[in-house]
Amino acid sequence: MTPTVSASGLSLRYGGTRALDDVSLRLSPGVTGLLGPNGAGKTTLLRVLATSVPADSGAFTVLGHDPGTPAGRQEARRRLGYLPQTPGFHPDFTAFEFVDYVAILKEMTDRAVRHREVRAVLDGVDLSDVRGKRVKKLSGGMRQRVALAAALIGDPGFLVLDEPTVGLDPEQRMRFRELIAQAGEGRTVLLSTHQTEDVAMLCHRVLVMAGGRILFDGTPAELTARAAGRVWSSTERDPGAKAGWRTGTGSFRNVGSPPAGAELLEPTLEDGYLLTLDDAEVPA
Ligand SMILES: Nc1ncnc2c1ncn2[C@@H]1O[C@H](COP(=O)(O)OP(=O)(O)OP(=O)(O)O)[C@@H](O)[C@H]1O
Repeated sequence: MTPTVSASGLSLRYGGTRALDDVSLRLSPGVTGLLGPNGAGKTTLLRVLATSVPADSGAFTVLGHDPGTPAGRQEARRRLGYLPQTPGFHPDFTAFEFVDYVAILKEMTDRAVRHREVRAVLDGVDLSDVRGKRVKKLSGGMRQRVALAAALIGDPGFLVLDEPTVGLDPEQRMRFRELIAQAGEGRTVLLSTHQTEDVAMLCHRVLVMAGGRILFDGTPAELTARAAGRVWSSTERDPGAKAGWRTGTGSFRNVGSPPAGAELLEPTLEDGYLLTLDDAEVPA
């Protein structure tokens, strides 16, 4: 499949910190998850791809446009939606006013057309009933949906979501997952998250980052398979395990290198993720 977003050799330093170190990737329609420990470089990568900060070196294209040139940057920006880690809401704006403001920034000049679209995106994230409420009065889950609506304005082909489910309760997270899955139909979505379940349930592909580099690029099933034969059960904590804990059933679940004859357990995507970091000697 032809990639919709393609990057090669992206590097970016903040003083002595190498936040991005020679990152190359190719994204296609559907939801791609981006996992990595704190400080891995996920937000930096998303900011670069959302054209919010320039990389020191490397290049990328968004739906055929090169943000390295002023004209290409403008075209790329018209085609992307970005939900940053901390959306900059003006607290006194209503949900409608905030999304409308983003629509104005996206150069939607015809007021009637713009207002129609603002109502449609708010409707799409189930916020029609509260569109006149001030953002500061909304719950955390509703605020995140306002931010998603703002990212979806103008029907962007590339959607960048930075930890959108953080701080949401399980019910809100489930609802948000539904919306992300819908957004990923026919659209390229890059989703940064610490929730391995989000990746297992939503993504057709997953990238694991640490120290500014991509350590893994494949399907969620391939990431899970990295832990095959490396998760086992025992009655006591196995001293050879990288991690081990007593489960609700009373037996220990160990992750690492099992002893001969160990009772192997089905691995999860989280096991595959943690072992990928461990194999690369990155603290999780
Ligand atoms: N504006 C900045 N100035 C200086 N250093 C920065 C800046 N932004 C990020 N960094 C550093 O760059 C590295 C990558 O940070 P980044 O925020 O991209 O990681 P992350 O994977 O998104 O982390 P988290 O999961 O905690 O959000 C970190 O070491 C961070 O401290």
